[in-house]
Amino acid sequence: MTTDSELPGESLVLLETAQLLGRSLQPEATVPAVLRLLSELVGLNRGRVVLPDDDGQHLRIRYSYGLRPHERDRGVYRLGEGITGDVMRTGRVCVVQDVDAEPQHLFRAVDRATLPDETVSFIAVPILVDAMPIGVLGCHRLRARSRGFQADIQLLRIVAAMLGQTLRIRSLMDQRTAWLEDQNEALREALARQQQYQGILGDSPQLRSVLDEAGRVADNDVTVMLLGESGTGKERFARYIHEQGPRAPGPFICINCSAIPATLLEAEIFGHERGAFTGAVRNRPGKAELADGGTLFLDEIGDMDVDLQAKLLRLIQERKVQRVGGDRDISVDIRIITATHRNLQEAVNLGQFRLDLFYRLNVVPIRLPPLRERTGDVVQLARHFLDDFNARHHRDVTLGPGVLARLQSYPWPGNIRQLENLMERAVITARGTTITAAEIEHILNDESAVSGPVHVPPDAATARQQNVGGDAEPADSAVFGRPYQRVDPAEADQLRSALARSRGNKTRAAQMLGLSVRQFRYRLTKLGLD
Ligand SMILES: Nc1ncnc2c1ncn2[C@@H]1O[C@H](COP(=O)(O)OP(=O)(O)OP(=O)(O)O)[C@@H](O)[C@H]1O
Repeated sequence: MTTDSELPGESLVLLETAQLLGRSLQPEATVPAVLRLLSELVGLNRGRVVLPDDDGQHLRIRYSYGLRPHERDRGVYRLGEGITGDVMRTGRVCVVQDVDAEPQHLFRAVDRATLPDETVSFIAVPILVDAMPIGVLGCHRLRARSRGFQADIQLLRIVAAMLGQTLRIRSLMDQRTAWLEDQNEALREALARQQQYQGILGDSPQLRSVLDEAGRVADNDVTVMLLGESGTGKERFARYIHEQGPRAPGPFICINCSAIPATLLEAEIFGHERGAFTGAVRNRPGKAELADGGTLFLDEIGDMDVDLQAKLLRLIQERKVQRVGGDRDISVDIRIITATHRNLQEAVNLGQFRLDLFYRLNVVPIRLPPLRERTGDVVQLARHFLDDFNARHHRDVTLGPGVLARLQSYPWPGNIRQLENLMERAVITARGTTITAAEIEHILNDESAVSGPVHVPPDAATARQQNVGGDAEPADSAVFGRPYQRVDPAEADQLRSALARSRGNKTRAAQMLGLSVRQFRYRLTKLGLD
């Protein structure tokens, strides 16, 4: 059997080159080692691999063997310049029998004085990938040797092909790594932004400005009123203000004033003493007490009964509560944030809301823009909900052509919640691996049947455009038809009965009512049934 050391030089070069390149994908380590084999085993000296610079304007010696650092650094060629430039341009092999007799041989890297006195030749072969030159492999040799030039050319072409594969894989890896690093950076930034803003997504100037306002009031206990249509994120913002302020370690307690019947709301907020009313079998603290040290968020404050408004005023002025059926004042240290989709000034004018309470609550009003006024955020929100529901429902669907454009042009009467519900439905019901524009259209048609037609009178649309300056009245929800699927207290019985029929199984109960489980749970929470 032949051992490696008995192989002819060129076979040994090829064998060891293959082994070297198989061991590592680091050209800085492997290419000079291959050039060294060429020099030591077959006398092809001062090997160099020349590759284009990133600017694409110059060729530069990247890897070499037998060149000193300053010689390697001098090896820079313009495109088409000298033998190297010519091989790169034409993709053809070039053999210079006598470097002293060839004006194209530039002695750019190596001075003539450093070469042997004898006649020196230079061979340059292209490094081809998919028949295109991506670089040049060049070597010197003494002309007077027993090995023919043809044998050297053959050997160099094979080695160049092997180097080409290594360089190609390396370049693909570099591209891929750079892409992943970019992605990673973008994700890290997005995550940091999300964490900074408690998952409040959106880059539109409208949202940024509201986040700014909310950030500025977070630090003190000033009473904030969040104004905005249903689903614009009022609760999300209330939580954000709480989390950004000094009360963050304390509780955030939420009550939806429209979801609880007026008769029960008082006890819900202020608590009750045992025997205060039928069913009050024990003392129970109200949500205002439970929020002690934290924030009490009163959602849909505009729906609060006028009698109860007087008690709320006292709570705000004195920070004291008296439980229903009790006669003792209990001090509470709370911040109050309220929210409403109603025009409270109008409610005051109609005698439905106390003016003094309005002033107390309206210390800092913050208006949350409806989604149609910040269509710039739709894409980011849609992608976020897509990822979220894909993960939750173990699906992997993507958005087809035209979907994002359609989502951006839709007026979203139900705002972000509607977009969220739509994406969930689209993810669950998508027939293929892509959500098509037709599927989205189908869901939107269904939705508008439920939430009522969206009327945007021509003059309202123009008015909105003229209001870009920002000092106009907020768009009233009345302008856009009835609010999108607000949770109606009358639904409570329906939900209870569905739960009873499904023996507490929420998935089945949701199915019976034609709701998604999330929508069902949302209603339970809003109505205080969970
Ligand atoms: N900027 C946002 N980024 C991501 N999700 C959001 C954003 N704003 C709102 N959401 C999501 O949209 C849904 C509706 O938000 P939220 O309940 O805060 O609205 P709302 O104005 O309080 O609605 P309602 O008046 O009907 O109670 C929630 O699931 C919330 O997590």
